[in-house]
Amino acid sequence: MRSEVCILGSAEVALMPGDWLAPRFVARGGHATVAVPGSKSLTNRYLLLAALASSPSVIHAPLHSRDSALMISALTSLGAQFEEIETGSVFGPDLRVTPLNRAANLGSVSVDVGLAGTVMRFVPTVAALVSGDIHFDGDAHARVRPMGPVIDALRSLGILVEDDARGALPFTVSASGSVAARELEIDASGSSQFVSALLLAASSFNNGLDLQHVGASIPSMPHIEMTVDVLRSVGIEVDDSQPNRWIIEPQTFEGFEVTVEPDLSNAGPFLAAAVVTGSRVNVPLWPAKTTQGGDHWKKILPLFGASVELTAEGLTVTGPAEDNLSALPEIDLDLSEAGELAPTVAALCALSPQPSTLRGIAHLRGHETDRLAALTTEFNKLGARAEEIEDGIRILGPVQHGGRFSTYADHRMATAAAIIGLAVDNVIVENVATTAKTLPNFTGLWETMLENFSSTGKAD
Ligand SMILES: O=C(O)C1=C[C@@H](OP(=O)(O)O)[C@@H](O)[C@H](O)C1
Ligand SMILES: C=C(OP(=O)(O)O)C(=O)O
Repeated sequence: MRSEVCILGSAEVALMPGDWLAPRFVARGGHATVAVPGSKSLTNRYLLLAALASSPSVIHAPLHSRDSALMISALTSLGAQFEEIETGSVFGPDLRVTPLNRAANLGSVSVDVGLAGTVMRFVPTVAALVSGDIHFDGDAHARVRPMGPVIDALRSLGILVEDDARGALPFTVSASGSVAARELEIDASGSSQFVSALLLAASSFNNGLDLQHVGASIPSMPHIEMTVDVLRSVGIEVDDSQPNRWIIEPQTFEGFEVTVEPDLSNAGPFLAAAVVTGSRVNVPLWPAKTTQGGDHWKKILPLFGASVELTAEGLTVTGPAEDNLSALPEIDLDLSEAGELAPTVAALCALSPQPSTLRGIAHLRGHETDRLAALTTEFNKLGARAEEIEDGIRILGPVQHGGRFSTYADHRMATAAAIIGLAVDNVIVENVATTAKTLPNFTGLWETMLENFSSTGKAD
């Protein structure tokens, strides 16, 4: 039952517009099936490649969210066409994509990247392949996300980029439809997306691309493997036989037909709910083999006492029968391969009385918000003892009470707060609508899952 006023300790706190009172769990040992919509990362890669193919494509079960809408709108501005094919799916229509015409002169075009890393990093390299002045800008939070390696790479490839020398949005790419240079060095230690951006467009460069990463290690490597895998799946040959080097010869590829896997990162909060509430959550259509970083849940959740089973029915996670978060061993986890999962893992850690350290995720400071600062601040507001470390976060003592959890325009901050709110009274999630970045109807899916726990489980 939702009310306009919420009691926090002895104080009454009004719910502000956009606030959501995270529901507490009321039953243990129940079960729920939670179908999650398509992967953001796969959807936006397929949309982009479909726009560059030599013939139309069909994308089944794409994600429909703010990030994918921004990708569609950006590629539409560059001349691609998207047509919806109704299928009756609750997650929205399939898409038929007619590729863009690189010969057209687009004149002056504005692209809104919102806060989508995949749009702000991937679309500028496509802009290098058309003729026109393409102006990129986004949300206030987007203007502080690192873009320098993409801007520098475009310049090294001979493309004119006008910016204000901050290595960030806004900037304008002025291109004439051809990219002649082939050899390129970039430092992708700040984001794997810098490499993916170049690889996705490289087959359309006049002389292809010989890309070498120089610098500290690249985070989120599975996302680069995803890019290579997706390129190969549409028929583009990629030589990745040497570490940190990728070679793509110039080549055309035909349109394709593909079905997008569910978003395994977005499955995370629901699986975490199984852990917190001692329930069973099944996510259907979990792929047997995937490049999604979210597949790491199979290894991560057992550290929190859950059992995990992958069958033809999907992935099933069963949380510990009793509240054994208090019996957990100390967690010390390197999340460099799947930093995207860190806010969800951190929320579980923030409920455990044992100390936890999440490391290998310094680059989270350049995500939707500075996630290390945001998580630390918000956990501590709820009475936890959390601190930033150089490459991560350490949580020394758990959350003690409810409060208003700020989300910093970050979908994963909102879902992290929902996990905490399962076990702690009166957690108010500010601007829960920010989840629409990758998971519209998050609150509906969450509440339905909890209703299913209640009707199948035992009152706690
Ligand atoms: O290529 C992609 O689709 C992504 C790559 C990763 O970025 P970083 O390498 O910046 O972590 C990931 O965190 C992001 O959510 C999606
Ligand atoms: C880092 C993320 O997103 P983006 O694609 O905007 O980088 C994320 O979804 O956790």
